[in-house]
Amino acid sequence: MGDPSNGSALSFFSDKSAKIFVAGHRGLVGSAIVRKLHHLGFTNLVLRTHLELDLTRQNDVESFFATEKPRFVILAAAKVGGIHANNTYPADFISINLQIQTNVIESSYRHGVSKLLFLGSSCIYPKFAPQPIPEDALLTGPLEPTNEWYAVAKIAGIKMCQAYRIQYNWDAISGMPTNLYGPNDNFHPENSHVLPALMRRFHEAKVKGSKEVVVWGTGSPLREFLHVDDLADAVVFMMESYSGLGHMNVGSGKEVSIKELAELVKDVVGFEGKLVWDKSKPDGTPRKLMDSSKLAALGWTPKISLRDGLIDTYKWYLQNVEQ
Ligand SMILES: NC(=O)C1=CN([C@@H]2O[C@H](COP(=O)(O)OP(=O)(O)OC[C@H]3O[C@@H](n4cnc5c(N)ncnc54)[C@H](OP(=O)(O)O)[C@@H]3O)[C@@H](O)[C@H]2O)C=CC1
Ligand SMILES: C[C@H]1O[C@H](OP(=O)(O)OP(=O)(O)OC[C@H]2O[C@@H](n3cnc4c(=O)[nH]c(N)nc43)[C@H](O)[C@@H]2O)[C@@H](O)[C@@H](O)C1=O
Repeated sequence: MGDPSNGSALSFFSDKSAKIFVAGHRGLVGSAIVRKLHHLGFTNLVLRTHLELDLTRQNDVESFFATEKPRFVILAAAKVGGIHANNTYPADFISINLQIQTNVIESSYRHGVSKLLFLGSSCIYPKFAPQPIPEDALLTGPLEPTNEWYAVAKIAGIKMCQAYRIQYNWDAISGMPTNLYGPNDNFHPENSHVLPALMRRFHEAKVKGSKEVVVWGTGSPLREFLHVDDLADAVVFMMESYSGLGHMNVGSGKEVSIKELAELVKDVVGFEGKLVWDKSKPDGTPRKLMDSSKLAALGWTPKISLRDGLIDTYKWYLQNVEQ
């Protein structure tokens, strides 16, 4: 059983050879966390691809933890996608996420992990939450229908971490990132999030010499974007400096409309045609700017501007994705 007393007292940074399991290390978030940990000098990361260890399989997860016995766990494995994927595959989003997080949290506790960080998402909040959204807006109103299945799973993850802290005094914390982007994002034309979807579409249109690019919805929704390297910085900051019951918002504090975002991506990519809005596609939540003042009060702030982050991501796209 996990020793409930050794979690919050232990410094994450004090032993760079401590064994850390980063679940989902090939994804957008997991790969940024691995880069950050390597940069900080951590030497003992345990990593498994989806094929090597399917986290929805309870027995396999149990055996993995029994054998590896990591000291820290960062849970960045999940079924993830943009508005279309969430809306089209609700069963996958609720069931895969509930299974992954339940298996990893339970096995981490049972096999003596000192501290676990669970990652949720800003979609856990009610569709019409007050803006900027404070952590205590959770469960105060109905969710946005396009991603309620994913949101319910993520809310269950927060509650599971809280329940284990209350019942066992075990150090499980939760971070709620805003919309993320950066290297290793998913650039799928339909199933990805808006930023990589538009980067790819503008790039392909530029290469083909197309006159216009279709963008979904009305362009009026507001979103807050954070570069994934800033998120990775926040994750290691929380591993070291936060051990509390409440989940923690992680945002940039800056919002843009989808129209402004589209113009910015268009500019960075260098597409010179026009935008056509497909209003048959859903807008989703009208606005979701998070209040990240709790994390700021502990001493963490983001560093990468949206324009710089887009330039960096487009360079990565050209080197790694473009055929
Ligand atoms: N992207 C975003 O804008 C945001 C993401 N988040 C959260 O951050 C976390 C990571 O998201 P992100 O990096 O974007 O997602 P990605 O889709 O980029 O990566 C997900 C990772 O999870 C792994 N994975 C998925 N299913 C399984 C499984 N059954 N068993 C083992 N591994 C699995 C994948 O492994 P493999 O590569 O081997 O297939 C992949 O490495 C999630 O919890 C998400 O909710 C929160 C807010 C915004
Ligand atoms: C992080 C968060 O991400 C998801 O929520 P979302 O913020 O609505 O995500 P999105 O990036 O897919 O869309 C943002 C906005 O952008 C518009 N939009 C325009 N054109 C494209 C486009 O081409 N693709 C996409 N995906 N959206 C487009 C789109 O219509 C919407 O108005 C959650 O399901 C859930 O995964 C979650 O937690």
